[in-house]
Amino acid sequence: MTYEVAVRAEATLGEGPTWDAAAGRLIWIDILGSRVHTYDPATGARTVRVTEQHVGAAKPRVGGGLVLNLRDGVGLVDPDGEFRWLHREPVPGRRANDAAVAPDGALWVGTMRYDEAACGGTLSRITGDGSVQLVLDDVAVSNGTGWSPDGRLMYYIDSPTRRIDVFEYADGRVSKRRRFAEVEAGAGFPDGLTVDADGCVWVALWGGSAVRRYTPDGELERVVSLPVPLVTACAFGGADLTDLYVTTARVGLNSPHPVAGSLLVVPGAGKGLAQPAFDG
Ligand SMILES: O=C1O[C@@H](CO)[C@H](O)[C@H]1O
Repeated sequence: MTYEVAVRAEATLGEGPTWDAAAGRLIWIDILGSRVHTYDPATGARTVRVTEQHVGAAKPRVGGGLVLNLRDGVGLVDPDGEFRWLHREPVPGRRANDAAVAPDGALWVGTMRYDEAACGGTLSRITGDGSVQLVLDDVAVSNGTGWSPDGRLMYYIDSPTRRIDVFEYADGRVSKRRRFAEVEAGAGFPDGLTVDADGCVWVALWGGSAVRRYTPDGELERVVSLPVPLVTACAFGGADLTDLYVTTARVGLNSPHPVAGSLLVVPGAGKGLAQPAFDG
């Protein structure tokens, strides 16, 4: 499988690709650059929004606009671009990281410490009325989160564990956490993830110059090698959800590869799942 450069950028910490089906565009972010990018593959049109704080994730909302997982909490951007906080919980030394919209339209938001200290991060569930449920409070780097096609399993990554874990999921609750797969030492750390229509789990490898595809049984089925070490997240996009978009980073690299920090795409990589928008 070969990659193409979808958007040549020099994102410090490119992350969070998400297909916004209603708008027909890909959303992606630069966490430490405090920017939300959009890209329309049909026209090449691009937009950039500077956010109020470091932004860990940006997802489409039902009815338009965005929900943002920001350093100090969760904010809403209306279709006309107006911002307001939904939930503010500033914690010194902690920032937002990856987030994902669950099948019921709730947003699962992760945090981490800037120093990536163990057990300094969290995973929480927030609904459109602003109610927040703390799910995990012993997280190091809360990262990829995704659901199986039938919505009964939730996959989750806390990067320093090197594991991809899986939970039973029902009605906004998780149980029976167990190991799904593990990234061996020297191959990088699991970062973002997405689940495809076959129930396979695609995992971006921070420091691993690749995206891996695991079968529903947790077996490594495919490796898509990429020319940059910091591969941060992946998501299917395009009108038929068959193109795999991959975000990359250049943070901390002395002489980064020319495409480090760009949005890459692997055309025809597979078939993704339609992602729900945040119901709030
Ligand atoms: O998603 C992320 O991965 C880490 C590195 O593990 C990065 O800083 C964070 O945003």
